[in-house]
Amino acid sequence: MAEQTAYKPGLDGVIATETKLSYLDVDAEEIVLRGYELIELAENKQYLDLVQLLLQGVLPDDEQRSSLEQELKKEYDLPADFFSLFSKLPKETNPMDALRTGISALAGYEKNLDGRREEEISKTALRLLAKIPNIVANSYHILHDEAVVEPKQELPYSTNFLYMITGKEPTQAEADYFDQSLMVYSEHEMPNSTFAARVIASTNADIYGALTGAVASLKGNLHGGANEAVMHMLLEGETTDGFRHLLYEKLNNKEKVMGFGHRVYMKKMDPRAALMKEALRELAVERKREDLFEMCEAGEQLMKEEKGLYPNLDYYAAPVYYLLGIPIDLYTPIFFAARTLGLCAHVSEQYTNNKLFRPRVLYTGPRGLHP
Ligand SMILES: CC(=O)SCCNC(=O)CCNC(=O)[C@H](O)C(C)(C)COP(=O)(O)OP(=O)(O)OC[C@H]1O[C@@H](n2cnc3c(N)ncnc32)[C@H](O)[C@@H]1OP(=O)(O)O
Ligand SMILES: O=C([O-])CC(=O)C(=O)O
Repeated sequence: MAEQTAYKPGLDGVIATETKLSYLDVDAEEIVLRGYELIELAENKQYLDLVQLLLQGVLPDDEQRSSLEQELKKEYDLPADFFSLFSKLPKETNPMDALRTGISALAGYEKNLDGRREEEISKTALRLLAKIPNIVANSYHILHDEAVVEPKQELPYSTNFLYMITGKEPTQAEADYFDQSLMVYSEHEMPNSTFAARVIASTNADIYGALTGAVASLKGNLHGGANEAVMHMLLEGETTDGFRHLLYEKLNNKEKVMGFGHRVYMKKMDPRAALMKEALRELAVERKREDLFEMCEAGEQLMKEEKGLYPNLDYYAAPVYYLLGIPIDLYTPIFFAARTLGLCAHVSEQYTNNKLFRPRVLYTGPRGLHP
């Protein structure tokens, strides 16, 4: 009889791979990124610092960060006529589906699609990190019959991303909140989308295919899609009382409440959610939307008392994006744009130390039938 290992539904707790990139240390309440703690990085660094950290293994100095930014800026533009792809899609196309299509189509323009070495993947990763924000923002504009917002070379990377989304140059404070959100979304060990990307890369398939699969994974509301669902729920609740009523209704109907719970943290608050909660507290005061902050806090309290469940990052990132004036349909694509970094680093690591993913099953069907 073949050797049997314990079956864990959803691979809960199963170690899928070795990695030097990141680790969720639940007991120490730390998200470790190449030896640094993500929340400390997000409080003190910029998204571009994390780009160099994850792709090259070290934090950049000012000069290195600025040369990395120049590299990215050279790659902002999409191939000629690329946007016509989005104008051919039905207007109802979900922005995550448009993004999935866009990344898949970009593969045809990649000069080094067969490159698998770390230096080669790093270069491709920069091209993806430069172009994906442009695809996210402008596929949305095209699907909404709005004018394309071309990237502005003179703006910093994250500021330009937010500018392309809203069409307005953000204030420094707005750009900082957005940059911080990109950092906390950038990498998170082995979520479903990262696993999907690594599984695809493990066949020696190219990085565009791996990322296309990861977009499909991230769209689901048990994963990245939850941030949009949270915002719809908050808007449906309207007031603190209305929101509490809505949550009780969902719990009574045995529905899952989006933005709560996590496979790894589950009985603890996601440290990234705590950071976004502070961002929301400040932004709510600035925008005179303390009511929104109170609503979120009331929801957090109710879920803790009723279910012993805590917010994950999506719960507090959603209202932050709302107050930054970002269309709700773009919350998950923005999550993906930020996560492009972690995904590229994981795909590169997979190529460097590859073993094809091919698990076994616990067969529960019949035997011995004959046609
Ligand atoms: C950035 C991110 O991607 S974070 C994840 C974002 N996703 C969400 O916010 C969606 C809502 N949350 C969930 O569905 C879950 O917490 C998950 C999928 C994230 C993780 O859950 P899993 O580890 O698969 O556990 P599972 O879904 O089986 O939940 C375990 C128990 O907690 C309950 N539970 C977990 N999350 C929730 C929730 N958000 N609302 C209500 N009940 C919940 C389940 O109903 C289940 O109860 P039961 O044992 O009585 O059936
Ligand atoms: O880790 C997970 O399973 C989901 C998550 O929080 C993320 O991808 O950021």
